[in-house]
Amino acid sequence: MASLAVHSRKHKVCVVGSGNWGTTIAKVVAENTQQHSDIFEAEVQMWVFEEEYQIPKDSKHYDASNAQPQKLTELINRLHENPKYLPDIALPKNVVANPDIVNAVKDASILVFNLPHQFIGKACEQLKGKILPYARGISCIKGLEVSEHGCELHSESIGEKLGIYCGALSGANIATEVAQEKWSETTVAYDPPGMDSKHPTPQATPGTSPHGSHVDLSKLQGEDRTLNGKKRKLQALPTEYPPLTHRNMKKLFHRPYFHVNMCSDVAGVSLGGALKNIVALAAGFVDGLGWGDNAKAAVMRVGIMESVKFGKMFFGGSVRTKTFTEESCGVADLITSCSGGRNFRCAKMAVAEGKPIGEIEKRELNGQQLQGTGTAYEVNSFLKNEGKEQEFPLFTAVYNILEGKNKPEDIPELVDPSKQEE
Ligand SMILES: NC(=O)C1=CN([C@@H]2O[C@H](COP(=O)(O)OP(=O)(O)OC[C@H]3O[C@@H](n4cnc5c(N)ncnc54)[C@H](O)[C@@H]3O)[C@@H](O)[C@H]2O)C=CC1
Ligand SMILES: O=C(CO)COP(=O)(O)O
Repeated sequence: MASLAVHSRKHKVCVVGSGNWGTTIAKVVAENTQQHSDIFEAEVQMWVFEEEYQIPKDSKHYDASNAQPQKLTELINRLHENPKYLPDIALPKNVVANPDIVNAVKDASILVFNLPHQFIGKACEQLKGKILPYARGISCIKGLEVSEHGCELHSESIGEKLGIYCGALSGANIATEVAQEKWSETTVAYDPPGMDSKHPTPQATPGTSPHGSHVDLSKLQGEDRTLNGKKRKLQALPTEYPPLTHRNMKKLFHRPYFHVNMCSDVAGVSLGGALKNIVALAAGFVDGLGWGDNAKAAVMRVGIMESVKFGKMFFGGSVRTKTFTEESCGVADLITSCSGGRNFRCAKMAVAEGKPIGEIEKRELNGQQLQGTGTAYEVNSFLKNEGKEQEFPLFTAVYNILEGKNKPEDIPELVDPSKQEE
């Protein structure tokens, strides 16, 4: 029997981050909070790392009132556009840019983390103890956190730092294309305690599940969750809120132009997005040499194999090969990223022009941040520590090329298995 429960509270959503992808996801989410007003409050807060921005003279927004640099948050809220990181895309009026991170997350029961991975640690420090203790998170960040404790997914490290459950969204999603409402697919992994993957019920109204059977609430509240061998307590979502089932989570992200597939493999979804950024650099290197599509395909083939191997070796049983091969967050993201992604484009220009990739990044991206270079260094430091560099020859080659120890021309030799055996 279907649940007829009426919930006295709605989910309030905050997007933590406002770059190219952060602003795009705020647009997607804000369209959905308006559409699904039975589940979500319409207003979507978007935390903006405040900066001054000068509207360019050739912009349609340029006039006497903005001839001087202005606060980016004020521009976003007045123009309903993010002129620096997502120009020429109209944002729904229910997206509210907020420079105060603590104020932005106030009363938010859903936190969507979407900022370059190098800034998430500081954001979590600012948020610790300031969020609803039962809030749920979704990380859209493509990167990994490597420290003396090892290699962690951002979904895990955010969850640990803030004491909440955090899932992941990742897919073949060049932000500007999604913002322009060109069709794409994505994968959302969400698997909090109490979730039954066949009948996703991460939270329930007292006594009964949406499927009519009895639910033991004590099992859902304060349940231990093991992540990378660690256990912690999680608070159940109060029953005043609509349950965050896969169906309701999908309603937050799915649009006619942005098709969501829900799954439970948080590690696989997070790793696909993080590691493909290293592979996209390699694809850019060989393309920059003018080697053509076959070389790029070879790099992608090796890259997906190393990504799956990395997942299986370091994240064990929780990673499913299928996630890499069948979901948008796997091979599909690799393909799109190695065709038109920023890591690919900047790496290609760096090789073609013989310049450091950091210089190209500054020149080309107007403040947007490459994730592949940082991830290549982080993954290498982790692999070195584990004594496993040789088992990941492409990841290692990318690091060595960035360090100037190898040249892009060396890639075929470096990834040739017969050379490895010699
Ligand atoms: N842009 C894209 O096409 C896609 C990006 N992603 C992933 O989404 C995540 C976020 O990327 P984008 O939104 O594209 O960011 P971005 O590359 O546009 O970076 C700019 C953002 O960084 C912020 N920022 C700069 N300095 C900061 C600081 N010190 N502290 C905090 N924030 C600071 C800026 O305010 C701005 O919001 C990344 O992990 C990326 O890999 C995922 C899918 C697509
Ligand atoms: O993740 C992306 C597409 O899915 C975008 O990749 P880049 O950060 O290389 O642009």
